Amino acid sequence: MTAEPPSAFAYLGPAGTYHDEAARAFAKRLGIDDPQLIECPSLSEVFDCVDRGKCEYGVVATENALEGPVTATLDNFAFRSSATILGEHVLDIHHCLIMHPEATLNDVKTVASHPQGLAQCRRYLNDNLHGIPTVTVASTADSARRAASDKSVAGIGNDFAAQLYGARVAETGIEDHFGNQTSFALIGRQGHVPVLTGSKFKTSLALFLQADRPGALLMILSEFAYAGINLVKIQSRPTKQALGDYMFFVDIEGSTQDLEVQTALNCLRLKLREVKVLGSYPVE
Ligand SMILES: O=C(O)C(=O)C[C@]1(C(=O)O)C=C[C@@H](O)C=C1
Repeated sequence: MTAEPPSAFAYLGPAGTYHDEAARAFAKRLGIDDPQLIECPSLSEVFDCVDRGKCEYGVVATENALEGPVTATLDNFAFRSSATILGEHVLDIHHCLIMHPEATLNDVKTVASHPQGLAQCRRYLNDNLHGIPTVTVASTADSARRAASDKSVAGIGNDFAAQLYGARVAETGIEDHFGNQTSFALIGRQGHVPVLTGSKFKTSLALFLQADRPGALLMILSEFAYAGINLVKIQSRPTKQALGDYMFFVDIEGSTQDLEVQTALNCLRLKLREVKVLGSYPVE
């Protein structure tokens, strides 16, 4: 087997997903004209490709404006992967209803898409395809591919995927809110050198408590407040150890190169079970 070229990008495939679009946008920002894109069937496999050095970069969705955090990505960062975040990119997400070229709405017996695609079009489906069962598939592009070969399946994805697989766009802009956006992280293997520059930086952290006790969250927030650091995001996720046991994802302004960030992190390391730095990267 030949090794992948070092600048390859692993992404949730097949071609035509929003991850594909985000990977191309990152490649452009890195000045890579003809990027090598490696399709993966799941987000965990994108992380594996990067952690095992099969690809230099990976692209993973982190959060959607309508549905919130992409939990598969957060769990990989917290519990499986040692990858580092090198950058972020926000995409506008405008979904289409995708059908077989000869199908009409009467032919449709199931609507397939990625769980996020289905969730982001809930209202449209309720109003226009009420009672038609939905099935989840690995990605929106996968749903376009299925729709292209089966009159009874409608997919939800972008117009590029519809075109790529020879399907028809039956309706555009079917997402429940026009401001629908998803943010993506560019990841590299632990210790990867920074690849994007900018004037303002952000640092993402995964914080694990020693024990659940009164004031634990207040203590974390206080360390950032004492150091004069602005928080941009805080999210909790179950530790998967016991019901009601949580860890926290925190995004702060600044970089690990900044003295005040180093001070806050050193103080937190004394009080927490683990402070996992997921990466410092320029704000888009
Ligand atoms: O299925 C795709 O096209 C994807 O890239 C996945 C994904 C996601 O993980 O949220 C990406 C962006 C949109 O929010 C919908 C789906």
